[in-house]
Amino acid sequence: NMEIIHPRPFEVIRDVPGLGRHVPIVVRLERGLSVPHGAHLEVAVRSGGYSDIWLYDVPPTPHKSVHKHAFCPTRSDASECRAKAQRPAADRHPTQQVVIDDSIILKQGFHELTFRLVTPAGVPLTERQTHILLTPRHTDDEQGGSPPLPSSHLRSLAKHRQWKEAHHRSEEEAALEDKKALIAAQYQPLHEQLRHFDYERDISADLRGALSSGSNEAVMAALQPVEGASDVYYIPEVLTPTFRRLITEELSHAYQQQSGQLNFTRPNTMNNYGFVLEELGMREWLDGLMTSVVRPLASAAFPDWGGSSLDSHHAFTIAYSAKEDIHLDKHMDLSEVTLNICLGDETFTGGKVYFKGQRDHPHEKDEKARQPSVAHLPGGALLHVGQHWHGAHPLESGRRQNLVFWARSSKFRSSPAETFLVAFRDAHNGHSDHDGFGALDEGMRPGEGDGGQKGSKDEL
Ligand SMILES: O=C(O)CCC(=O)C(=O)O
Ligand SMILES: [Fe+2]
Repeated sequence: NMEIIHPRPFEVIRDVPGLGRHVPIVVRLERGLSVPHGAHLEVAVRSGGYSDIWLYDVPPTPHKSVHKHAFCPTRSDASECRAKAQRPAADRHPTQQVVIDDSIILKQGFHELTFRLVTPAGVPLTERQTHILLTPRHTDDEQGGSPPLPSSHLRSLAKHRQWKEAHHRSEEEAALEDKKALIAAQYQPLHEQLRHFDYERDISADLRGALSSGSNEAVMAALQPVEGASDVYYIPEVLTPTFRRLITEELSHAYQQQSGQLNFTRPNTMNNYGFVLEELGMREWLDGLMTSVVRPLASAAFPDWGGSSLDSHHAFTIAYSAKEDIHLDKHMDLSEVTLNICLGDETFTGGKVYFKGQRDHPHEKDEKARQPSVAHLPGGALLHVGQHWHGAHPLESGRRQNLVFWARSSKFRSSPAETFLVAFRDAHNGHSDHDGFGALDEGMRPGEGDGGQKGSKDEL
């Protein structure tokens, strides 16, 4: 009962400098659909990490007068909108076709659009979903570098990718799960009680207080925005001193076992020192941290990055010292949201965490952008989007140990926009079998950059 037509499918109609692309979209309502007075059309656009909703007033007599009639964006200038609505009677035609052409501004890329016709009382009458891919029309001589892939190619890549995810990923994950379980079964912990998450023992009273209210405002009040770094928060204390003492003792114990026959997995592809916490028997503890702390924080701070649907994790410790890793190169995490907690069993200097641009960020997505570095104090934590370029400056003295929690959302990952972006990146990199989650900026090509190692961490 609602049909969505792209007048010139998959093509950029008009560029709005600095903002993105301006695309007319035609919506045709089925004949006989009875639209109550005061109904409105809701258009939700989802793309990568961002989403937006536009509301359009539906004209009072949609059955008679909506041929090429611009729906009025409720946010825009009403007089201009009314002027558009006044069409001579001769021009009216009962096709119920609506052109939305004046406020949907889309970025280049893959978008999911949901159209809902809603009654004045908020009851949805009908709903349709569609996908739109915007590719630039210009070719390499205008932009430099390789020309964009044809959209048909990209769409089939995205489909292929979706299929592959469904059939392949689960096997890899199962193998990884098996290995973690095998090592966990052999590992003899020092502190048995660390297997179980104990909210009072492990989480600082201040943070528990903020979380217990259940309101987003109270949760956000516990997060200190890092000035100058978009979407990065510092939390002065997440883990209690008691828990930090227990875990650092456990980690020393695990290091002793490492020289023995236990073949621990390294924390990720970039850090060489530390442990995958599930291998130390802490699966249940990690699930507790996810449910009670990470998901509530992320749903308040990063709803656009799947914060409220986080459903799996990869959690590990890392260690920096003269004998271990010294610094960490610029990277993005294999996560939607990362909570990085400093354990700090020894004093240290140096080793600040720095940030650069964030994928899809409207203002600051440049991977070379300079954002402030953060001195991570023992007990303190950084909460950030996984797809935000970051790294750690060299440690100058002492030893620094952190507990890093990469939280993922399968819902977010399997969304059309994400699936497309991964396929797009693979296509540009000339391979398709890497499951990492690198930068997907249109300007990024392999070999570019500031000389530092770049890429994505990938524990597989
Ligand atoms: O050294 C740090 O605190 C950064 C760690 C990090 O970015 C990671 O492990 O993903
Ligand atoms: Fe990281």
